[in-house]
Amino acid sequence: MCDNNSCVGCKNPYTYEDVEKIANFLRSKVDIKPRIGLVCGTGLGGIPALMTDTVTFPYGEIPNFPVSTVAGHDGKLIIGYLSGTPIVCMQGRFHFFEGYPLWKVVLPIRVMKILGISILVLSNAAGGINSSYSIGDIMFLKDHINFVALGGHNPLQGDNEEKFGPRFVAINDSYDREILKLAKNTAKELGIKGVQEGVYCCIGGPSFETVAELRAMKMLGGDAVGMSTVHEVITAMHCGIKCFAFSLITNKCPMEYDGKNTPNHEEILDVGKERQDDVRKFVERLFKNLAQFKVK
Ligand SMILES: O=P(O)(O)O[C@@H]1C[C@H](O)[C@@H](CO)O1
Ligand code: HPA
Repeated sequence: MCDNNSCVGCKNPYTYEDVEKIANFLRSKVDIKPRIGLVCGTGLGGIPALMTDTVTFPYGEIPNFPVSTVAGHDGKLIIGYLSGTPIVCMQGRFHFFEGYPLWKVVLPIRVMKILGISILVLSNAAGGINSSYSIGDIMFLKDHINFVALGGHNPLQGDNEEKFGPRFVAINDSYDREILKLAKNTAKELGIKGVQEGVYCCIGGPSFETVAELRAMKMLGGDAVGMSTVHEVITAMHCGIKCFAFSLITNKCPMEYDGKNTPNHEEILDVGKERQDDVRKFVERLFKNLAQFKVK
């Protein structure tokens, strides 16, 4: 194993104090104290355009931060207001398939925790497994199946940092029921069509899935599949942040051996663009409604 702290097998070398230094760098440049964190998935990078009073940090300019390498992920941390609420937004995230160890994929969540967030909203692009889903649907996550963790890769592996949370953490209640209810009401208020509630399966990527794998996911209760989000949720749960996540269903997964529905990243980006107005409307109103939300 090399010692550059970037290999998949490398142990997390960042202490609480190391993460605090990153947060302090950001605090030295901006007075806003964010209450909510937002992670924008592929094709949903237009959401920060709704923010006001922003201060933008390209990832490359934040000391000891990773950089984004995926098309559709801009690679900026933006602090400002959304619907009057102070927030910190990741315009683009890090993925396991980029070659980052999971502790690095989730580093920004710990930075956000130290900045003061108590709620995390995450979005992603995902393939629809559930046959009743259509392209363009928005699926609220009620749970997940994490094939990456089941296969032995978890962002909390390595020495535990007690200042963030305990060694062993329960994640059976990862998607906060109260925020989920609020999100459903928000979508209803706006008359947004194609809203689903389902189970997100996480694979490592970057290859998509075989038909047999997709059929297995369906049998296990999966409704959609993607390559992100759950690592960030585990890390947020570990340090006591409430989570809400949604997937934009960008393609129908190939459940049959007939060569139809072959997924590709360009189509995924296109669907993100096509649905961006509804997604923006939803996120804007959700944050307005979350302004009154009391974290228990
Ligand atoms: O960050 P997300 O999950 O939106 O990234 C997308 C969806 C898949 O994970 C990957 C392939 O399109 O990019
Ligand atoms: O079909 C998919 N599989 C995995 N990840 C994805 N992200 C968008 N669509 C997909």
